Amino acid sequence: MDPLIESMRGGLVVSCQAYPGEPMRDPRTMAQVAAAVVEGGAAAVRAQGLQDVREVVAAVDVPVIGLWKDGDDGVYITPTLEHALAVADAGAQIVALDGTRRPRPDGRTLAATVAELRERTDVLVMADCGSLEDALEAERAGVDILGTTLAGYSGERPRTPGPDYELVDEMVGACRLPVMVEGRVHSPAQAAEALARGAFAVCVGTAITHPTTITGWFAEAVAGAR
Ligand SMILES: CC(=O)N[C@H](C=O)[C@@H](O)[C@H](O)[C@H](O)COP(=O)(O)O
Repeated sequence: MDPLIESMRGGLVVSCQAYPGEPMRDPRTMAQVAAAVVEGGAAAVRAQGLQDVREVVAAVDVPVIGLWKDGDDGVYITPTLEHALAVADAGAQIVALDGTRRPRPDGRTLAATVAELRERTDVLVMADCGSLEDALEAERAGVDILGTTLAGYSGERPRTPGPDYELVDEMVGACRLPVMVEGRVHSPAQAAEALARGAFAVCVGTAITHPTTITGWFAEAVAGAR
């Protein structure tokens, strides 16, 4: 296993993303958030957008998983080879890309995308999967690490309120590559549970780095108690 992937074993990865139009949508802000989560113990960070990737890479000394979201429906996480090359060029050590079996906008298969990335860069590849079938196909395509990122978003799995533990169990049981649990991990107990189920690492976004959503959880509880 690549030493950079090995460095994330049993660790917490924190996704630092702000969405279009949001107050914190600023690469400098995300770089500061990334530095803050590293101080808290993050073993790696995930960053979205080329400028965010550049500034986060400069701000932290842990691996950066970069991605480029283009659109918000269908295949939108680093959807093409060109997007992936740009993320690698921005300095990410790992590029996360859509790891589903859906057709990609540039017509390349995941395997062809990975092969070309291997030829042209030394970036590592994380496949954001939405089902066990995706994960098995991504393994065949030659990626380095699998994520449950798209479980509940690609139409193959229900959107569970918390992490999709059923899929975690399936992937841990059937895949030989490391499995990163990502998506709707909302508490420290859920993060620990993901690892107890055999996940290689766990990635938390919203519950650590999205104050608007977290505030909404508290505001709702407070309103319910009135
Ligand atoms: C489905 C999709 O587009 N997921 C994105 C992938 O980068 C992000 O919007 C998520 O915040 C990230 O996966 C972490 O998940 P959560 O925020 O639930 O902890």
